Amino acid sequence: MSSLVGSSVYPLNSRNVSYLSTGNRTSRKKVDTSSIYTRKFVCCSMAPQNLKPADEFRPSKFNDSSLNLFTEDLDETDVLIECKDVYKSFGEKHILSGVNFKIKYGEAVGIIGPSGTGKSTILKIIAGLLTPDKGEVYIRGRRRHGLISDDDMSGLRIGLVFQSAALFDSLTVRENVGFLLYEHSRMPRDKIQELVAETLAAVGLKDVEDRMPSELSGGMKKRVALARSIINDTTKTTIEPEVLLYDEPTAGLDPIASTVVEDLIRSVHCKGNDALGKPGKIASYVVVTHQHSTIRRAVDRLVFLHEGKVVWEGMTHEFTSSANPIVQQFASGNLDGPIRY
Ligand SMILES: Nc1ncnc2c1ncn2[C@@H]1O[C@H](COP(=O)(O)OP(=O)(O)OP(=O)(O)O)[C@@H](O)[C@H]1O
Repeated sequence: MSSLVGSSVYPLNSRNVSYLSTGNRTSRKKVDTSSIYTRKFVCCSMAPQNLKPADEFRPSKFNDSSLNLFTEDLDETDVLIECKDVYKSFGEKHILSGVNFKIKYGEAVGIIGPSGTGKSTILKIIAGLLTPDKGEVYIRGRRRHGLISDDDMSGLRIGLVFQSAALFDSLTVRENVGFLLYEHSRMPRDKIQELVAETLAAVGLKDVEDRMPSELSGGMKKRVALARSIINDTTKTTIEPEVLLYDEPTAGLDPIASTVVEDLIRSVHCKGNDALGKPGKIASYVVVTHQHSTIRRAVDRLVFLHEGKVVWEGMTHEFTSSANPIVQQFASGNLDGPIRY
């Protein structure tokens, strides 16, 4: 699927057209959202009701390096997302056949596995873009029913960062990054403008607010899209934990550009520091990737999907030394082994 330049999943209207009024233009802009139509369903960008403040929710045991230890006896209150026996078919094609895994608060998890094994599909199910045929997805312990809509908040902000930038071509960088806030918050325009500049600075961009996407390099577009994913309504009294789902963020990038993106992913995580030196705001993230550099650099724990099931889970450093023949074959790229193409 697309590159880091993704964008969070927006609470768009059910039409394919949205109108953006930024207050600093003489007319409202008509934005064709059909190219990102799936985002209208996802939405976890509006603050859900009855949320605990993030600090109250944050498990104290995860304030240190124990974050990197995944154990079966984890405290269930630490779990942000759980996939329980998830099945998904497309027509006659059975893609997911009982997927089980949990994502804890503070985790940086990679989903890996052979092509066509359903990695992007499970990401879309978590994001609410697809519904499972069978099985359940729990978000902070609450079962998700169907697709997410603006009225069915999950209690957790979830953003899906598409592989492609998916920026609105007809909007400036400022309007792209502030889109959600212009559309769905009561924040004053000047405050949004300030927040957009601050969020862009957090991903290492300055003085680009008035540019159009066509005036940006590929790497800059990725940063703008990431800024759009992490911008938050600061007037809300509750700050909910946020999860970002990245679908192949480094696909098609050269090794150095990949490193930049991998570091950016780390920098906006709560355990990292953004370009302004402030702690990142993303509680947990999941990266679907094929890239070895991304596996090594951007995630701490891996979930290996094969033939519709999780066949291995472990820490990143355990990946290359695993005795599991499926993992061994995948790590070495060997043609011989249980994975057949
Ligand atoms: N909406 C859809 N309709 C029909 N088939 C689909 C749909 N989405 C995915 N598939 C099929 O499901 C299978 C799994 O797709 P998915 O993109 O989840 O795999 P993946 O593991 O992410 O693959 P890759 O690593 O190659 O990106 C593929 O065979 C794909 O063609």
